[in-house]
Amino acid sequence: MKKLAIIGASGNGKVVADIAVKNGYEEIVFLDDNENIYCCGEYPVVGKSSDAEKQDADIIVGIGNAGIRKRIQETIKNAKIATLIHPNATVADDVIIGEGTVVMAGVVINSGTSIGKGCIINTCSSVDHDCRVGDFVHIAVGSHLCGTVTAETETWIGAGVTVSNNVSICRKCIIGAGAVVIKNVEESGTYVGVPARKVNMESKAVELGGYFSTHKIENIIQYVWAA
Ligand SMILES: CC(=O)SCCNC(=O)CCNC(=O)[C@H](O)C(C)(C)COP(=O)(O)OP(=O)(O)OC[C@H]1O[C@@H](n2cnc3c(N)ncnc32)[C@H](O)[C@@H]1OP(=O)(O)O
Repeated sequence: MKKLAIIGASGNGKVVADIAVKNGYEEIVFLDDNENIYCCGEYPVVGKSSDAEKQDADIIVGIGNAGIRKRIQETIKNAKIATLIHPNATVADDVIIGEGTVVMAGVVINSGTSIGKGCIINTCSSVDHDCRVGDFVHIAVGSHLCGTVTAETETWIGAGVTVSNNVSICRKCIIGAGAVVIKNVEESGTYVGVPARKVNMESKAVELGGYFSTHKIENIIQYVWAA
């Protein structure tokens, strides 16, 4: 029986479970470090993230936060890590997709593109020709990367973002929902608006993929990305 253990009993994990079923997984369990969570949707939580290697199952990290996803995925042997592509995603034949990446429903990934490991290519986003998406990047719902875009490791492209063709975004950036990125982003940080500009969110609360809240965004980014 094809079994998958998903780390992270969350909304994102629930979506990952649905895609796993559509990829032929017959048994699904969750692992989560919060002892008060017993199930995710219809599936049981059977242990903690540290129990991953003990599972007689393929494993995928379904946690939205890039830093945590990276830290956990890197403790797991590559041979056990699943890669999931929703059957209603359109992916060109020559696209390279790294282990632990999830491609969700309605996504289009065009020819010549490479997607790193541990990425989330979220619902109805598109990554056009010759793009390079680094490891642990999240392309959120409804975002569009035009041709020959680079998004470096651990960057989070928010919902409904457009990145113009030939633009590069450096590592560990947050591009706020609805932004339009028209020139290279060469310094890590938070960028919002049309056109996207760097903003200082230091005194503001932020939710990174819905998992963290703090009044010091830079502190939590450093904590998560250093972890
Ligand atoms: C399936 C899924 O759900 S996938 C998840 C998809 N989720 C997303 O894409 C969410 C993306 N997150 C955002 O865009 C957030 O607003 C962030 C990360 C850019 C900033 O979050 P916070 O630090 O909490 O910012 P906060 O809400 O305090 O706003 C700070 C200021 O920036 C402005 N601001 C925040 N986000 C944006 C944005 N996307 N575009 C323009 N301005 C923005 C606010 O209006 C506010 O301005 P003010 O100080 O003049 O009042």
